[in-house]
Amino acid sequence: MGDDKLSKGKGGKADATKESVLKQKSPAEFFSENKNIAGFDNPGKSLYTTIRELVENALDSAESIAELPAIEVTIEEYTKAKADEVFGIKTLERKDEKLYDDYETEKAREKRLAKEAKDQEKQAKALAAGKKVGSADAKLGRSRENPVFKVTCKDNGRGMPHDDIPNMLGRVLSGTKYGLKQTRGKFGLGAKMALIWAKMSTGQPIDIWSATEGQSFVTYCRLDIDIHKNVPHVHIHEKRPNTENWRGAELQVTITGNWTNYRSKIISYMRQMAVITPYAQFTFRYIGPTADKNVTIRFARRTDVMPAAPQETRYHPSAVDLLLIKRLISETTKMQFSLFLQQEFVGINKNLAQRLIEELGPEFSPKMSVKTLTPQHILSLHQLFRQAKFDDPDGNCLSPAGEYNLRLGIMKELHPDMVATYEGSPQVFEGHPFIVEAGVSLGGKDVKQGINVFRFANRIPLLFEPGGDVVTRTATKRINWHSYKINHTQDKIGVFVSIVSTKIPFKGTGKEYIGDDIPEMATAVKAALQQCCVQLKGKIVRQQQARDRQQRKRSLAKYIPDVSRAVYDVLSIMSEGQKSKRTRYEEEFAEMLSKVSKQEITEGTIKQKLTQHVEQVDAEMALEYAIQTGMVDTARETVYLRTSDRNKPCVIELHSPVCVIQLFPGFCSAG
Ligand SMILES: Nc1ncnc2c1ncn2[C@@H]1O[C@H](COP(=O)(O)OP(=O)(O)OP(=O)(O)O)[C@@H](O)[C@H]1O
Repeated sequence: MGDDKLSKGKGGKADATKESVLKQKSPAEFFSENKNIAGFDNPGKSLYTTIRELVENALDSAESIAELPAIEVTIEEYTKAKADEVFGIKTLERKDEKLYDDYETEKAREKRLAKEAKDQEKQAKALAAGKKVGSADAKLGRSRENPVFKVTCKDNGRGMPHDDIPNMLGRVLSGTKYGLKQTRGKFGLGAKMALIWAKMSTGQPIDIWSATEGQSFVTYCRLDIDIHKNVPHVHIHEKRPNTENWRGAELQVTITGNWTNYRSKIISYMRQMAVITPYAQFTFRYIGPTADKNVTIRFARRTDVMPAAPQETRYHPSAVDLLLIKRLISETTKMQFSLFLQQEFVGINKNLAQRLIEELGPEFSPKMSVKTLTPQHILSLHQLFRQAKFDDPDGNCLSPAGEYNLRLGIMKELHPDMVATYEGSPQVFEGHPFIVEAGVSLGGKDVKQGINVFRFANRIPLLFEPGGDVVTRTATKRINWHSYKINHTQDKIGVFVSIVSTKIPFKGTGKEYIGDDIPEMATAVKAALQQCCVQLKGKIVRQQQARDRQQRKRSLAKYIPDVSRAVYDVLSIMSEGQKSKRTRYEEEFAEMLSKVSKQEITEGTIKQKLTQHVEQVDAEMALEYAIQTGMVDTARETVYLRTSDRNKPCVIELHSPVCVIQLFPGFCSAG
């Protein structure tokens, strides 16, 4: 009744002229209105996420062609005048000061200046007392206008085909990474979000240069996006001569941002990326409005050993839903039901396909066409997939960083006193394989006291939302550090966990953290960290024992001069007594005393003998301890074994931080 009343016009009749309130939104429109879910929460975070998305695309691209990545990131901060020049607008000359946000009355100005003078005085005092002080500049920037940045990312990857560029970078939810494969990118969104943010904040299009292998031209494309239609709006799309035979991609966006507040996050991101990808070379440049603010950091490549490229895999039967089965049926090239099952799903062979089809009942047969499956048939198949037991997928399609790379990355970026690493075996959640690798370090540079967590997912550093993340929670709540002789409040502990999978269960599209609600993942993370801690405990115990020995040796050695002097004095007195024949000694002792009187035995001789004895006792005790504990090789250095090529498992490389030894088939045939 009430609805009825509402839908009627003044005269009680339905208002036929009133338009429908129903509206549709394009994906581009949706994400522009909800950009926070893609990590574009505010200008500072948007600057960070833009860099992240471009760097991750660059890495994916180089790794997809097994090329050692070389990536250059440049952030140029424009002055207001430069930004206005680039945008082609006249810098406003203020006529009505009171109109502006930063206008202050004379009284407010005086108050501010007085406060600033007081703050400066305080800072000067603190500096004189040797205390660290923060910069006061940040507080003074009171304008709401954010600075403008030109962000450029250049890579040596595969490049993009000329004709695909507009759709790849100008249409939200389009990409080449939708298959079932471990990649950094997944949604077909990141680069477009950077473009949408550019469009929203500065109105500038994106510039792209790209060339694929052996291409005689470089594509130059300048485009933006029609938000309402979610289609690319191309300004320029042309071929230019590729005189340098270049291959790769360079993307450039102009956005507003906040370098001051996000500088440390951006640099941490680059640094952590260098930890997990030590086979990549990164050059990071920030060009400030004045030269004294410029920053250049080079993260050098430390190894040529790159993890094998991840392989595209098929769906696990227990991980598919009805929609996906329908999609696979419409896209398959195998028409026969039995062949369809074997081709589209992992772990179903001819025999298992036969058994499944029999189980489904007489309406199904191995040779029936999949295109004739009714919705009810598909529902039955889905139910059987849910109930039947299938072998877990193996992790062969995955590409973890590798224990060697992880260790190398930690050592090169943190220089810890001690490090232990571990690579877990493949595990499964919801039909998706995943591998957890972990490292735990003690000491090192730029590591604060307590637990410092470094998280990676599909080799992406995760810097935000640590609170709910499975790694942070495991490290801080589920590891009993004391039982491994580690003091989790005093020691500088680095906890590194890298998870790779065909499906990373990120919370949200911003790829910020992995939830703590997947028991399989939480268990695997804990087990990997415990393995590292066990290794560290062994090292800590050995180090402690070495320290104790050293201490014991030092305490004994400390008394040698006094003891030598005292013994020598006694012997001298006794030798005097022997001369006067007042006392008789046994022959051996008498001989020693006569050597003392002839100065053949001096205080120095005793000192030397005592020192030798302390050394010998120490060595004997060390050996005895080593035999007891079975650790004769205390100076042991871990050596890593890895096959250099998945397809040539007989070629083996032995990696240690100082050398790489390759064993070719002739060597390993005996094994
Ligand atoms: N530097 C690059 N080199 C080669 N191809 C690229 C590069 N950057 C982007 N692409 C192509 O453009 C597509 C879209 O990129 P975009 O960042 O929008 O999404 P994505 O990387 O696929 O997924 P996600 O949103 O999860 O990052 C990619 O799938 C890739 O094919």
